[in-house]
Amino acid sequence: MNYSSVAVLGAGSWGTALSLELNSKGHRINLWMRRKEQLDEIIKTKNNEKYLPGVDIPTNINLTIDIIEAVKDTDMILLTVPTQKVREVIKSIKPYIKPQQVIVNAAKGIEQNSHLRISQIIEEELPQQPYAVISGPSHAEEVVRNMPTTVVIASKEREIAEFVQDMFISSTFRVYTNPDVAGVELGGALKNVIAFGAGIADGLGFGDNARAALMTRGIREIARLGKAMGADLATFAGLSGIGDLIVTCTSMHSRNRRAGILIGKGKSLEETLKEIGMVVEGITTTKVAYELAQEYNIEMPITKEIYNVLYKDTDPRDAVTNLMTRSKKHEMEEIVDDSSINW
Ligand SMILES: NC(=O)C1=CN([C@@H]2O[C@H](COP(=O)(O)OP(=O)(O)OC[C@H]3O[C@@H](n4cnc5c(N)ncnc54)[C@H](OP(=O)(O)O)[C@@H]3O)[C@@H](O)[C@H]2O)C=CC1
Ligand SMILES: O=C(CO)COP(=O)(O)O
Repeated sequence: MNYSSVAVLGAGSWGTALSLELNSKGHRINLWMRRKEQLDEIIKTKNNEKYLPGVDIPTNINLTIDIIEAVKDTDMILLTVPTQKVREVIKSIKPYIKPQQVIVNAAKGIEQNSHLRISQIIEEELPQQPYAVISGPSHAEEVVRNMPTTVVIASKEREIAEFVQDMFISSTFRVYTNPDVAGVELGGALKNVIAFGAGIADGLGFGDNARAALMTRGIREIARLGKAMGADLATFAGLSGIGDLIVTCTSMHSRNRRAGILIGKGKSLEETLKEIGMVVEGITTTKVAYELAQEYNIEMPITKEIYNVLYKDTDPRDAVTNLMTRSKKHEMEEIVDDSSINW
């Protein structure tokens, strides 16, 4: 195995967990954070108390607040800042990036105003730069405790995907590859909307039936939009699709689900965000997904109701009633609408 050097940009829970994962494989890690107080605290306590408490940060991970120093001469740049901050971070390092440095995105979202996926932001800012995305069911809290985890790396170029696969793969962190960048990025972003909804249902006191319904009908609307946006349908049955949807809708580690639970219990969005204290991507992605559904003329009833709760003050109970009392449907509308099928 060749050891490489990696700049991890963002020392939240995911950036910290992936730094530890790569460090355990012998790669040299520069972990960048923007705040000096956070740097001082980690140096002093050997812990990232705010984002990943109770986990020792190995002293051979190089911690820095100098982003240019962090990315200089590295083989791979791993983006672990929230989606809406990716462009600003990329702009700040753009003049210092060399053509061979591989950008790997680990954030799960879509840019708010442009509606661009992260690969498309990178393409705009750094055309021709080798790019991959890492996604799949993987909570930081379990990854750092070496609990078995599977993820997928998507890249247009097979050798880039395989390079990144080799960088990460270990006996507890199994990595697959996939050429469908759009499908992997969209699955990772859109599952957060449904997980937020599953949280709302839990917060309202509903049970496993409601959660299973949201997951099953949710993956269907994700796939419908994904297909219209050029993704491969099969990807939504994979780790970055149904796999990540399952983990996020069922885990108490999920920030999106936990935020939904608080909303379902009647807390305001402001109180909810304060209580979670970490990025809740699904809140922005709900708005983007709602707008994309209109743009592509795709029916996304669950997304629409979550949008109404978040942005139009709809009472979550009314949103549930709206979903349950829609006009009756076939389960597989696309199949039944096919006139070649006699049913
Ligand atoms: N946590 C997880 O288990 C997983 C998360 N992800 C994805 O990874 C991404 C990051 O999530 P996560 O680590 O959980 O988030 P956290 O809330 O734990 O951390 C966010 C990090 O981003 C930093 N940050 C925020 N704004 C800026 C900015 N303008 N410039 C630079 N840095 C900034 C924060 O720094 P500061 O403290 O200074 O604000 C913090 O270090 C999300 O897209 C999430 O969906 C994907 C898989 C698993
Ligand atoms: O994407 C994730 C797990 O795969 C993390 O989800 P949350 O942001 O909801 O915690």
